[in-house]
Amino acid sequence: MEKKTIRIALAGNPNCGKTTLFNALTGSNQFVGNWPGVTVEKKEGKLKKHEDVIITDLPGIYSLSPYTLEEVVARNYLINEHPDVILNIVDGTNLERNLYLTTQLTELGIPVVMAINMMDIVKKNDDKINVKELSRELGVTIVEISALKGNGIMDAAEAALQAAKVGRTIPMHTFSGAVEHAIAHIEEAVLHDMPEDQQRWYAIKIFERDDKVLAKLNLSKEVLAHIEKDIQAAEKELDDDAESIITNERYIYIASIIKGCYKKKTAGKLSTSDKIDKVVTNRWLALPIFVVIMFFVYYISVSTVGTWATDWANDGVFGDGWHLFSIGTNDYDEAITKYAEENVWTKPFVVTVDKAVDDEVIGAQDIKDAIQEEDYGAFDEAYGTYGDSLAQAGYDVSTIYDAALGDDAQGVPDPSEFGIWVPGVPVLLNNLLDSIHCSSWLQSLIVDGIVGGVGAVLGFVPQMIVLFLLLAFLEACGYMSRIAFVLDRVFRKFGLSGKSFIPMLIGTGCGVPGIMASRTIENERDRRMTIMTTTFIPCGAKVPIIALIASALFHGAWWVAPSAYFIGIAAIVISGIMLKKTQMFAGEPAPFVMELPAYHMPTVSNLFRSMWERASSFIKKAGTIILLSSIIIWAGSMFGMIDGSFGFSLDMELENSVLGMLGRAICWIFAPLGFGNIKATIATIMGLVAKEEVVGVFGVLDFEGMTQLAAYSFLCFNLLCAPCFAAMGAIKREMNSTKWTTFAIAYQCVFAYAISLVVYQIGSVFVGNANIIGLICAVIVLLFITYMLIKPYKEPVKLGKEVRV
Ligand SMILES: Nc1nc2c(ncn2[C@@H]2O[C@H](COP(=O)(O)OP(=O)(O)OP(=O)(O)O)[C@@H](O)[C@H]2O)c(=O)[nH]1
Ligand SMILES: [Mg+2]
Repeated sequence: MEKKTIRIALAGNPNCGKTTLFNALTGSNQFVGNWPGVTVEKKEGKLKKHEDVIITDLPGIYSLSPYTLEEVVARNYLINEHPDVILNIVDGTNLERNLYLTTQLTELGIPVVMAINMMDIVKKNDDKINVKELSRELGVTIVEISALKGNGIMDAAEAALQAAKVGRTIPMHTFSGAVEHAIAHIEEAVLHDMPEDQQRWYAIKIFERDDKVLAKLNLSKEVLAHIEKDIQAAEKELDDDAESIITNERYIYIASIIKGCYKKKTAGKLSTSDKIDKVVTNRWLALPIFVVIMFFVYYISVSTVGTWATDWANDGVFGDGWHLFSIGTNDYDEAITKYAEENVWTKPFVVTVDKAVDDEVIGAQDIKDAIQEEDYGAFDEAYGTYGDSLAQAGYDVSTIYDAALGDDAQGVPDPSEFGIWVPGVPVLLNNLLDSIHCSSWLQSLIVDGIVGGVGAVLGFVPQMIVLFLLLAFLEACGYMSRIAFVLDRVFRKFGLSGKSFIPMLIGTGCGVPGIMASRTIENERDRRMTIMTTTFIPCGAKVPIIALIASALFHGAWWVAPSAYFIGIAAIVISGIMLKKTQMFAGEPAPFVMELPAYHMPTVSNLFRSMWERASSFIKKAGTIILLSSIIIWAGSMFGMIDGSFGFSLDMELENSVLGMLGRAICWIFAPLGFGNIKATIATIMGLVAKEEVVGVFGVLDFEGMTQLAAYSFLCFNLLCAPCFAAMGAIKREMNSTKWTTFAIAYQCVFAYAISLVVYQIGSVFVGNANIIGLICAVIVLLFITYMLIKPYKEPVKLGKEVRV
């Protein structure tokens, strides 16, 4: 006979450590964050070393009366799927509030075992819990654990297994006489067919007039009227409404048992968390502190540490190669600078550059600066970006450059002759393919198409790892939940609640889980608005676009990366205010209730797990969808028209290729935004498949010299327009309506177009080449947005309501 599987459900308040315990017991990698509402879907896993034990991680709930979607998920699982045992995780530092749910769980007719978590903190605070007494009072087995440290977790699982086999939990709490009387009547009148141990919970819910339970039982009018008489009798006797009676009696009961078994040492004193909160959630300081912190997060990951690592990945691993431990780098730098001084930076060359600087040719100053500082690296980069445009403007810089550094140049110092040189992947592959006499088209497909495209995307992994680690730290220590609270004050002003911040925060990794996280928002309008605006925040895949533009066109200017983040926030704010004034979204946002968890130092393994969860999906995509589309792009740029007939050529001009023709056919759309060229058009379209593709396209099709303004407009458009297919799919799922999905995506595209238009056309005025028609359009758009921002609300919106638990 097959062994029966045992199902253990993990239930408890939000943020009490269910997922941490789940991960520890099953070896899974589910997301853990220090704020309530991290888990929004139930997750299953097998208990380690027990093939026949399935553990289900549920979203956190405060009670069995659900208000939000994810609370419904948890309750429905417990009631409809009837697990064999409930392992009730209780936050030991917050016993009183957590026991409220416990009293309800014990009424379900399912064996309950309680695990008091966070014992490490309880012990540190020197608080005392009398487990024996509590266990006797509640009638459940209790195990003390620390899910984070891994203490006692196996004991908890074993206790649950034991209870599943033999245990029965009998609710110890009785309500006052009048209520019990009504409950008994209800059980008799409508529930006698039900298994006896489930009757009590249903009876209490009917007494509370829970509409979901009433709908499910589908009672006849007469029966309902009969029950209603009993309920009203109790209400009259106790002078309160049924639901409040139940809630109050539960709290009184909990208070009475807790008095005897819980001694809090720190009661009344300000904890360290409270002290920190006095500063970081301070009315005036909170937002500036947040801005500074976010600025550093993006600055460190995109501009400093991250750039260094990404340069290494792009130029080293996926480029020519690199010096192991930088051995030989200095010698090479000296040699190449000396070589450049003697052969490149000669008088005629410098004079030409100076002339271009005087004539204010874009990029000339960068080249001049690099020469003056004798910085070959900066020179190489600046020349690579602007060399062509200088030449096109009639400044002959290329003759000398090509003679000294071109393909046929002799005597150029070779980095591989210094120190310990590790050749890059493309170099190694080329050598390998040459040695086996691979045909040239296949070699081009492998090296330029696949390695070029996938490598361009993978090259940004180091940067992303730094970013995700920093964000994981802010999340895990508890700071991010403060931000939700702080931003609630701001978000409320334009019709979103602080709860919308959590989806946006998760969206910094990937928009798909971000959009899904909007389920914690109970109000339908707020939820739709959040879904529509969440993807404005740069997700992980957009970081490479930002980094590429920042480094290739702005020479790693410090402000580009943080500005992308703030553009995202501004887009959310502006959209919120504008949409709120339409009929569709009018009305006040739901009050924000969120608990602020205590700060704590995250474990290194948790940080890495959270970082890895986000980074790995990025890498996986590189291996699948990016690989496929790199091949398509490569083919699209190699097939095309040669001398009037269709064919394949490794020297195909982009203009004549299939891709080029496609880009040309639609690039007019983007002309008013300043990037109506073929490459940028193709990149933008491919970005709808996956945002990584934008960089992938430039990886395969090298960067075309764009002006800084056009590049910034390109960046804005790609940050704000419709997300990738995967995220659009998530929008469709969460909106659950084609009409709303279409509206959301159309809104995003139109908004992106409008902002880029304003950036480019108004920016052009400052650069001194304004286009009159474009400018007029941009001004109209700007006026419209301003009008929408200052126009009064349709109905008075009460602002500034704050709720804090
Ligand atoms: N000090 C300490 N922290 C813990 C312990 N268990 C969990 N945590 C932390 O508590 C926070 C919440 O943990 P989660 O496992 O995400 O909580 P959850 O119950 O799944 O939360 P929701 O999914 O929102 O319902 C995280 O920051 C954990 O690192 C513990 O035993 N001790
Ligand atoms: Mg969880």
